Amino acid sequence: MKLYLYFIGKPRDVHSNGMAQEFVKRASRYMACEMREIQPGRFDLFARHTTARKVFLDPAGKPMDSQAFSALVGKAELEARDVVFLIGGHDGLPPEWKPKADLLLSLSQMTMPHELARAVLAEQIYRALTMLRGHPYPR
Ligand SMILES: C[S@@+](CC[C@H](N)C(=O)[O-])C[C@H]1O[C@@H](n2cnc3c(N)ncnc32)[C@H](O)[C@@H]1O
Repeated sequence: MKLYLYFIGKPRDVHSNGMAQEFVKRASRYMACEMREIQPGRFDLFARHTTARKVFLDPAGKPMDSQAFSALVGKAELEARDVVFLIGGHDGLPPEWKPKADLLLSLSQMTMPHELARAVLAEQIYRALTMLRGHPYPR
């Protein structure tokens, strides 16, 4: 199985992706992970990932603590099911995609810039994997 972190829109500052990239690199020690920018008009996420669990990031989505998020990743691993995470751009998620998500996930009720949401998501993925593997990081 594999975790995909898709995001819409280039970071304003090339360095702003650094933290997310670092956590994706660390998470890749435990599970295959890929982070990349997509353009909804040119990328058919639903045709590309027919069976994956689609988790779209939305401030108004479901709040989850790190334990529950770790359980979500662990369940996908048991089911050998890919998970696609999607972070919207300046204008949020594509409106026609939003209803097709399996889960809308909130990182906080506050809206953050997409670069920051990317870093928080990548860190939570790393945290979830270290929790599942019994690594001391999440203490
Ligand atoms: C700048 S925000 C978009 C704001 C847009 N006006 C909206 O209402 O969605 C860019 C993206 O970052 C992600 N994001 C920002 N804050 C978030 C939060 N608290 N929880 C989950 N995702 C968040 C979402 O994927 C969002 O589409």
